[in-house]
Amino acid sequence: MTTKRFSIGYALLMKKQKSFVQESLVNLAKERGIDLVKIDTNKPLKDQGPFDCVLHKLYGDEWKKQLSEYLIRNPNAIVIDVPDSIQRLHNRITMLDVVSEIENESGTETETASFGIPKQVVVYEPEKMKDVKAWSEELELKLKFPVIAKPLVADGSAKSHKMLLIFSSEGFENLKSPTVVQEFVNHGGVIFKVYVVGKYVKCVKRKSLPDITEEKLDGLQGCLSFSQVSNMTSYERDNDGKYYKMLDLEDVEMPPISLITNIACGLRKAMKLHLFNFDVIRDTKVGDRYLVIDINYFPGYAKMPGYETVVTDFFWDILNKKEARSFTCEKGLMMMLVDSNNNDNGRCGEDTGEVEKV
Ligand SMILES: Nc1ncnc2c1ncn2[C@@H]1O[C@H](COP(=O)(O)OP(=O)(O)OP(=O)(O)O)[C@@H](O)[C@H]1O
Ligand SMILES: O=P(O)(O)O[C@H]1[C@H](OP(=O)(O)O)[C@@H](OP(=O)(O)O)[C@@H](O)[C@@H](O)[C@@H]1OP(=O)(O)O
Ligand SMILES: [Mg+2]
Ligand SMILES: [Mg+2]
Repeated sequence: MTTKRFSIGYALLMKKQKSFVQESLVNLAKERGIDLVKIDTNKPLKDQGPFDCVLHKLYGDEWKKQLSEYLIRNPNAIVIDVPDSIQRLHNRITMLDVVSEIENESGTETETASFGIPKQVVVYEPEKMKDVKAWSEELELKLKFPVIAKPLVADGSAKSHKMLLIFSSEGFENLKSPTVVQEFVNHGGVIFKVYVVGKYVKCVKRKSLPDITEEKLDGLQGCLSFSQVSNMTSYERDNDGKYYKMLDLEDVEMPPISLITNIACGLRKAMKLHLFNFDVIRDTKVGDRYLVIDINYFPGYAKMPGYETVVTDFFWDILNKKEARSFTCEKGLMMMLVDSNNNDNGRCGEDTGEVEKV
């Protein structure tokens, strides 16, 4: 008797393809009866395959049209995930609105910890930018310095990751519109990155921007630009890396598992997405209050130790219809917490195998 083989077509930018579609993943999937096949984006999708499933991180109307056409011709195929669901993550306001939506649902918060998002305002109108003084005064009424200015659009371009840390109103002069201006929350220099792969949730620690005390702020003026700090770039260089060398992630306490699991499950259901991660910080002033600051579609999973197994299990569940495509929140969201300072040698600290009731 021959067992059925499945085929997953993937459409990814070269950078993503290199990091995600590693030989180890291709081989493991093959052993489980799943063939990973590259989609040629220079040819129409409808002429390729047939695929049982399409995995992608490409945007634009043309691609969206190709996916819908493919689904019409292949009604049993599965697209992970649908462009309309991914879309809300391309705007830093709609992205975090979903957190507020699930925050209001009963049962998402735990007895000891709460979650939310930082205070933020969006500046849409470029003409307002001309009168820096007027609107910076308006912003100052709503937010306290320091603040972070983030491009409203989060479409994966290098530009969309360029941030400004603003210490005083002079710093607003460097803003480009449209921008989200968000309060900087002191969080002990550590962010928690929570990777979601279907029902699977994994939380890791990463280094972040250092706290800015009131005294430090007094001596700071204007702004500082930075980009993708958790992957450590210019900020580390500008600061001689000393701060980060001193910070030992091992000593940092993880957030409560149940809170992280509840947020992950709530987001998964509300956004109707299978593949994403979100960044969480712990407000040092409050202690047990956690703030979601960023949600990313199809992030760098290869940085998770053992990602091949997690991803292959997910594919298998999807193809064998074990994964709830309807997003009814099942029991049994598996949680694995990892303590990892370094992505190269990050090990699973603790596979709790815990079955959380969600
Ligand atoms: N409100 C905030 N308070 C304190 N630090 C923040 C805040 N927002 C962002 N940061 C810091 O800035 C970094 C970049 O912000 P953010 O995650 O929103 O950008 P991004 O470019 O979308 O990141 P990614 O590479 O994860 O997609 C965060 O990892 C964190 O270190
Ligand atoms: O490339 P990396 O492995 O760093 O993955 C990053 C990923 O880039 P890629 O999709 O080009 O791979 C980013 O996607 P875009 O917002 O730019 O679309 C975003 O999801 C980051 O959060 C990921 O970093 P992580 O959150 O996992 O640390
Ligand atoms: Mg981020
Ligand atoms: Mg992001």
